[in-house]
Amino acid sequence: MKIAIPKEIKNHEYRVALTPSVVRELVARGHRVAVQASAGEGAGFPDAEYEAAGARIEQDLDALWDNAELIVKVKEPQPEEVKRLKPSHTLFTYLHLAAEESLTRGLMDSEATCIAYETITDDQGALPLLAPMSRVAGRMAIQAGAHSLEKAQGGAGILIPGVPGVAPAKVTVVGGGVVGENAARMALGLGADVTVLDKSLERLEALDHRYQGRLNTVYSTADTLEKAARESDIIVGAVLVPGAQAPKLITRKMLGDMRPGSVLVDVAIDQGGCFETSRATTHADPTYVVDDVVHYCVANMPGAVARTSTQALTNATLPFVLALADKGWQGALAEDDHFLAGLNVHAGHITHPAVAEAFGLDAIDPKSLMA
Ligand SMILES: NC(=O)C1=CN([C@@H]2O[C@H](COP(=O)(O)OP(=O)(O)OC[C@H]3O[C@@H](n4cnc5c(N)ncnc54)[C@H](O)[C@@H]3O)[C@@H](O)[C@H]2O)C=CC1
Ligand SMILES: CC(=O)C(=O)O
Ligand SMILES: [Mg+2]
Repeated sequence: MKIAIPKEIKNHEYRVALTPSVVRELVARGHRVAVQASAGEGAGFPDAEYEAAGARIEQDLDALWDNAELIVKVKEPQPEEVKRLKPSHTLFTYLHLAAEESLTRGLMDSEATCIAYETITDDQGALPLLAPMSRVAGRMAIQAGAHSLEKAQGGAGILIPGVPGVAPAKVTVVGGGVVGENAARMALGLGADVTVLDKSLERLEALDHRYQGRLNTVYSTADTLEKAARESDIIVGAVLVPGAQAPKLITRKMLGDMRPGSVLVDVAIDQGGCFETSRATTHADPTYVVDDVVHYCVANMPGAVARTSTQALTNATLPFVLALADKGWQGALAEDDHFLAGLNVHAGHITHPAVAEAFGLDAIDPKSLMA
């Protein structure tokens, strides 16, 4: 299989889709890997390491894309990348289509086969290729929140742990999955007063058991969300309905009840955001203020810690990349229903029901493509 690894072009995105170690595994199995010049530099992997692993370093972007059968990326394709896709391509990357109709339509028009990391499932009902980046983003959410609480950033001027004689900050995490648990763990480590809201009693029970009373677990309702808005210094948005747009849980009206200088960190922004006033920001300009509330809504948070994130991501993607390379998309997906759940677009059709629903379009059953 001819595999291409483009350099990521999203704002301040320094991750790369494959490390030299993964390239070595692919080359050992007879695959040909082309890596765009300097693609790994931001994550600390120079071209020479890819060459030593058996990759070809490609300077010419047209040649990189045109000659590829399988393209492995990190972030959703940007408009200039969408233009390069063609029906013979298999694209394997984060897509987050429910948040972006124009990208969805662009991928349909390209007629390429597009497999999303974030909708691949596992036997436990979890999302194994989203989880590594959710761990990173959850941990970063508290760093971002702590910084945003400083006066110079528009925050209320609160230090998360407080000091003896001064109470710590109240941190509320909405959604107690992978992002939520990692955010809660960091906030606890900093000495915050932490509450997790979720609609899943099973998740709340697991968190209660694991943290032995050190955090508060609260069932998520309009009432408990309103209370959280009134009382929190930081609210982290960490809900997910896989493949779908995030529900808007903190409304514009609730902002009026929040304390001036409090902070919303919307990690769920890559699925459209779970606060009504959220809009995607970049690492270059990560925050903005609405009604005296600081909003941090960066859609590629892990890109800022590219070395850690690239290693964590590729540890998880490796078996899937090997399967695609060895068997082709039809062979790999036909024998694994969890992998098949990653197929979002094929030959102009949407193949994921939640993505189709987000835009009122029809989905085809991906199983019908496996015959
Ligand atoms: N901004 C960024 O850079 C990154 C964003 N993410 C995003 O963070 C979000 C969360 O991801 P994970 O933690 O991995 O998902 P997850 O599936 O592990 O957890 C989501 C949690 O939300 C809960 N939930 C769903 N609907 C809810 C509702 N209406 N009220 C309360 N809780 C609700 C679920 O019960 C679940 O416990 C996703 O949108 C993901 O794409 C992940 C990594 C990086
Ligand atoms: C999950 C995601 O969007 C990211 O890691 O950037
Ligand atoms: Mg995104």
